[in-house]
Amino acid sequence: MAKRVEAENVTAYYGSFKAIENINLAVEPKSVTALIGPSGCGKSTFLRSINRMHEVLPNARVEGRLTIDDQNIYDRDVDVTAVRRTIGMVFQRPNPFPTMSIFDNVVAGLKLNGVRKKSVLADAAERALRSANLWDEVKDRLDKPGAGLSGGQQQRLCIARTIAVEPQVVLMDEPCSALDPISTLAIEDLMFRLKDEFTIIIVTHNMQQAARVSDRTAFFSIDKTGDPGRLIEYDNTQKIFSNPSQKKTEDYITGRFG
Ligand SMILES: Nc1ncnc2c1ncn2[C@@H]1O[C@H](COP(=O)(O)OP(=O)(O)OP(=O)(O)O)[C@@H](O)[C@H]1O
Repeated sequence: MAKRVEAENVTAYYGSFKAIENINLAVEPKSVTALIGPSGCGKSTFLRSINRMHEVLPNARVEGRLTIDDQNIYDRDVDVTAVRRTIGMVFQRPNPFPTMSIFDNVVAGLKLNGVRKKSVLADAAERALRSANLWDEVKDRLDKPGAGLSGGQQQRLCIARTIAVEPQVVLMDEPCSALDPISTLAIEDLMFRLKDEFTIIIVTHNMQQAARVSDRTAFFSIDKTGDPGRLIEYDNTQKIFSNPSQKKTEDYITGRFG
């Protein structure tokens, strides 16, 4: 079930370095939200704070509230593993488990969750691979290594693996940056279809991609090196790219800076 995500005054640190400051932003269920902005403005840091991955690094911490529907995932009694299970993440480089078959890659999360029954796993694998638009390409070689697929197929496999556990939110950190244009279009098409079921938040350097795939766009920026990243403007994608309210946003999207 897709969920609403709301950040309230989210600030994140690497040691004493404040990487993002007071981010406030609400993401509606069943939508695609793009995070854009110049290098180093904290897009990935913010993304990783949404599933408590940021704090995995030594001395990294997050302040503020981050709610998934009404649950603050930073509450003290929250089970961090459960948070990471319900908020899936797709990375820049496709990272299938190299020694596992295509099938085992897709069901890895389900097995970790204790699902053992073969028919349940088989149904879930087919559903996830169909949703990831990969089924027809792999249905006759499910027992072959995932690492044997093309880069674009591997990324769709990783998306299948992520959605197989039916996460409430899917985070994508530049999921197409290592892919060719055709594979990129396949993933973009997929995002468009996946938002029927999931809440999707994507970091992208590619503004055309943000404009093509997202309903809402958040523009982050930094004043100068060493300053924390801030959310400058957050609005409907069409508005951001046609008539932004902030001069900084306009300068960025028209290529005058960044
Ligand atoms: N592991 C880390 N340790 C220390 N500082 C980090 C670490 N990762 C990122 N930073 C710093 O935090 C700030 C935000 O980085 P982040 O990767 O979130 O930005 P970004 O907008 O995603 O950048 P890019 O578009 O280049 O990927 C930068 O100043 C970066 O150098």
